[in-house]
Amino acid sequence: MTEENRVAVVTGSAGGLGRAIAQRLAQNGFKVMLHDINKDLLSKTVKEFEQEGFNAAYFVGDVSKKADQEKLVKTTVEKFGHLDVFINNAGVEAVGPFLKIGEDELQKLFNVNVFGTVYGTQAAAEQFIRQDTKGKIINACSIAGHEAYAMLGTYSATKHAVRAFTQVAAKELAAKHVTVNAYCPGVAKTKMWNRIDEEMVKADPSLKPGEAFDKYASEIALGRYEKPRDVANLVKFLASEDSDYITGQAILVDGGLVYR
Ligand SMILES: NC(=O)c1ccc[n+]([C@@H]2O[C@H](COP(=O)([O-])OP(=O)(O)OC[C@H]3O[C@@H](n4cnc5c(N)ncnc54)[C@H](O)[C@@H]3O)[C@@H](O)[C@H]2O)c1
Ligand SMILES: CC(=O)[C@H](C)O
Repeated sequence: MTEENRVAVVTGSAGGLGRAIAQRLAQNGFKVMLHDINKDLLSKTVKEFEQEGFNAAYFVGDVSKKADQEKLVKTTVEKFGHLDVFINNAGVEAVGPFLKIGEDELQKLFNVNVFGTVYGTQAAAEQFIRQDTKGKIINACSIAGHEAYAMLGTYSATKHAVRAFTQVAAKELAAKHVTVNAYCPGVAKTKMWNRIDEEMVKADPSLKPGEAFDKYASEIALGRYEKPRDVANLVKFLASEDSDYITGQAILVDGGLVYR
């Protein structure tokens, strides 16, 4: 254990990559604030963390609401005394052709993926400034934040926006000793990809269930699809003091798919 007394928030950590990230940090000694909009899944995860002996608390919230993000940080500090790392992991996807992109899709994805990341970054940065301590903000980007993908237009645009806000926040918060970075996973087997595959198969009847995922994953140089632990390992590094001289970066962890 090397991170005793350090406190991290992971949004959208009831399942998927966020759960794996929170687990990896807790295994390393972090006190972890679990968070999600899905109350039922979150309470199940909290029980599992308690059974593993982790020092974890939880907060039910919606990242697209600025007030929820502020309350998340306040509750974390009330519970654990301070904040060291804030991970904007929560995100949603939509699948469909560019010509069919509608207002609801644009609103929903930008509200969660982009505005949620901005509100979380602001709430965390303001807390680090109040504490007068260094701090780390780590955002969920994607290969789709480096290259836009057909049928994932709105989603790709939101991840490009996350990369832009990561750079801007890094530039403006460096003087306060706050680093801001992003992790860019590739094709990881989570509920998100189950939904993407389902939608892609609906859009292309020549595909059988699972074949859209397999098609994306078949391009991976290392020859296997991503596991949540692969992402958690990078985020553990970005949450550690070993990454103190890195800021404004959107680091690809995709097994060899996009080369930037
Ligand atoms: N799975 C992949 O291959 C992949 C690849 C690149 C990037 N990502 C990104 O990683 C992050 C996690 O992805 P995942 O695969 O674990 O997805 P997931 O859908 O399995 O998990 C996302 C979690 O976020 C929660 N959430 C959704 N909207 C929320 C909101 N408004 N407020 C609070 N919580 C909310 C969900 O309830 C869910 O538990 C996302 O930002 C995603 O875009 C995933
Ligand atoms: C879901 C995601 O970000 C990539 C496209 O797999």
